This record gives sequence, C-alpha cells and structure tokens, in this order.
Amino acid sequence: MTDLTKATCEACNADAPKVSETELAELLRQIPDWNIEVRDGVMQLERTYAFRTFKHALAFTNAVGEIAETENHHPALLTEWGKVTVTWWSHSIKGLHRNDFIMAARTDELAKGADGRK
Ligand SMILES: C[C@H](O)[C@H](O)[C@H]1CNC2=NC(N)=NC(=O)C2=N1
Repeated sequence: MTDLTKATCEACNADAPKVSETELAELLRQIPDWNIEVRDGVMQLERTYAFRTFKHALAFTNAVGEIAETENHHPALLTEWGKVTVTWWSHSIKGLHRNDFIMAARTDELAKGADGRK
C-alpha cells in the first residue's frame, strides 16, 4: 500500500476514473478519521479539526490552501472559531479521485504539526 502522504496529485480531467469500491475501502483505511459525505450525488471526504483559537484555525486554513495551490487540487474550507472543516472531492469528475485521498492524508500531516490543536 503506497503511503499517501508522500504521493502527489495527477492532473485530473473529466474522463479521469473515480475510485472503485475496492479502492475506496483500501484508501479509507489510510485516512480513518475522515468521513464520507454525499452532497447532490457527489461523494466527498470530510474532517473537522479543533483548535484553541480562531487565529490557529486560520493559520491551518492557510497551510491547507498552500498545499492545494501546490498540487492544483483544492478543498472546500470552512473556518470557524475553534475549528476548520476540510472537504475534498474532484469537481472535474463529480466524485472521489485518488487525488482526494492524497490531499486528505497530506491535510492530516499538516494538522499533526499545527499549533493550537485541541
Ligand atoms: C483548471 C484547473 O486545473 C482545474 O480546474 C483544477 C483546479 N482545482 C481542482 N480542485 C478540485 N478539488 N477538483 C478539481 O477538479 C480541480 N480542478
């Protein structure tokens, strides 16, 4: 099983494959703290991180934004007092690509080193 935290995203266009059910089960095992949400028929990965202050939450938000820009793969980010909700999915295929699991694992790595985690 490849280590998702060391992987990089591949260019994802409209005909890129969604993850299969088998891949989904295997990839979810690497990001056990993430939930699957389905919104308007689109499968998404979602996790909420708790922080002591809004300032810490904002700093983490910006750190996630930096890796998103680097990988050209972008999340939905909800930054609130004391928490950040990160949601990954691939707009181009209206579902989950391996990229989304890579970025969820990379988000977890960022959180491990983030200041102000509760
Ligand atoms: C043109 C640009 O490469 C694409 O629009 C990228 C940008 N970031 C993206 N982010 C996500 N989550 N899904 C996409 O399909 C996507 N596409």
